[in-house]
Amino acid sequence: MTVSEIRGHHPILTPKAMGEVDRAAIQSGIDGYRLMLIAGAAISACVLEHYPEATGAIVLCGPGNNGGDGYVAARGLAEAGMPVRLYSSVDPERLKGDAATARDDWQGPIHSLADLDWRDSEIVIDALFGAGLDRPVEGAVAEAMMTVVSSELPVVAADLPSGVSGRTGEVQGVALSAEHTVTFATYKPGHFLVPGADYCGDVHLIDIGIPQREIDAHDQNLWLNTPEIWSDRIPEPKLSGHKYSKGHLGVFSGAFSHTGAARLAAHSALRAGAGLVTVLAPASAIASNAAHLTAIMLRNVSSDEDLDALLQDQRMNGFVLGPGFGVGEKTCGFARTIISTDRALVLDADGLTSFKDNAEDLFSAIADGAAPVILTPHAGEFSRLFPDLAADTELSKVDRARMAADRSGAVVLYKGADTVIAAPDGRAVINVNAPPWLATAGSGDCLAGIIGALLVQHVPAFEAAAIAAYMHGEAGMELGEGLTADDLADGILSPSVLFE
Ligand SMILES: NC(=O)C1=CN([C@@H]2O[C@H](COP(=O)(O)OP(=O)(O)OC[C@H]3O[C@@H](n4cnc5c(N)ncnc54)[C@H](OP(=O)(O)O)[C@@H]3O)[C@@H](O)[C@H]2O)[C@H](O)CC1
Ligand SMILES: [K+]
Repeated sequence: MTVSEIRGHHPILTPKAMGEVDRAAIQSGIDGYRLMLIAGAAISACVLEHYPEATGAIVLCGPGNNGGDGYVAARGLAEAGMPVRLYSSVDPERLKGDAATARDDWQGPIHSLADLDWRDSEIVIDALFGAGLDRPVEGAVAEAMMTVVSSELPVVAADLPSGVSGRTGEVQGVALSAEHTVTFATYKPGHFLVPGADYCGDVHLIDIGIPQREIDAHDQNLWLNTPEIWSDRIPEPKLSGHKYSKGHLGVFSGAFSHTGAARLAAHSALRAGAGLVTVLAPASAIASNAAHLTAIMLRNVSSDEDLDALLQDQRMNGFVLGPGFGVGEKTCGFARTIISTDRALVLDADGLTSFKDNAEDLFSAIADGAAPVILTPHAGEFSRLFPDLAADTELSKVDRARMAADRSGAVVLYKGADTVIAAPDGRAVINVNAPPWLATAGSGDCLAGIIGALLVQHVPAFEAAAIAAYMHGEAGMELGEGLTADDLADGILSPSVLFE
């Protein structure tokens, strides 16, 4: 199963938290070696299922329990009749606990990794490092891993591809690139955060018998962005509903030659179920917008006074500000005014960059108001608003998004192939259904519009961002490679249709 097909409620635990869960499970009476036997059996089963024709395997075992999984997997493959050659990166006598037991139960020879010979093998089982990786891989082990990389043999990884940090998804020195990764009990951030996600191939989550209560007790408020997280917040169409009950979104347009982004957002918002959408354009952009809009309304908002007048109409209950709007003090002023009136605001693109030198102003406006605010930065915009968080190499993308949400008081949707959405209260999700071809000009404008549409339908900010990211990804998958943002805006399905 590819990650985009994952359903269900999935907590994501850091390797450290997973270790605590393991220890708690074992303390509660569960046999640790039994967990390892199930883990190892799942790895050998994965190999046999996906490479049934393979005539020989090499198994690379490291110094810890990840290596222990490798010994068990080697035994499973040998018992299934596959010739196996096993290599250890350390003196096998150094193994302890369950890993030592697994080593003792392996009947075949143990070769030194320094003698690695991959000829006449067709598959590599990577059990060098998993959750315990805590520093860059160097020296002889790194060299052996480079040999495996250059062999181009398919790799099945135990828990994580060796060299990929389970906490951050960063490569520590060098990493193996797996076609399949078999992981246990819960997913780890490194399975979904780039670049780690690209090294994992298909990720298979295996229940090895750790009680759910232990996983729940260590829940870190981080989940995979699946419909199960927010399905009860999807706006339901009501028979008695009218267009205003589905909200009225205002989308600010840039000047004469910068109007397309706002229309993409507006169009997406209407598709995503907003009752009414109005493009709010400066005088210079009225004609160019009017030439392209039909179901979407248009209003001249050029000045602060125009905005004040507009805000008298309480029915316009949410705004998208930023796409194509231009960077500058006018943008900051509009954002502050909207936030002070407690209307929902999606601050995107130029709306974010405008606060580059006065991010604290934005954060204090948000703190002073009650407006639901969603910031939607890509990496460049993120580093303009939160330069210290962006520069801190110890932090994962999840950490950064969470700290940004805490600091700003806004829900932060930190874009990328691994979009992370974080709320000021600490909740976070990683979105995984976005295909690579969704990274196309105007795609972010569409996403901003979808979020706006959900906000004006009174979906709470965190769920609005999470649902929107998911809808955006689904539309991208549905439309396929080569889509343009125009196709995307046309292809958005309202959530009640998408999730019926
Ligand atoms: N999730 C579960 O329920 C189960 C998981 N299992 C498997 O166990 C591993 C985690 O095992 P652990 O022993 O904690 O860690 P590793 O095997 O990943 O690492 C072992 C040691 O390797 C050393 N290390 C770390 N980084 C490097 C490096 N860059 N170069 C060389 N050595 C490194 C470090 O030891 P030191 O003493 O040298 O610091 C690590 O402690 C998990 O991933 C699963 O595969 C269980 O089998 C079943 C239950
Ligand atoms: K591994």
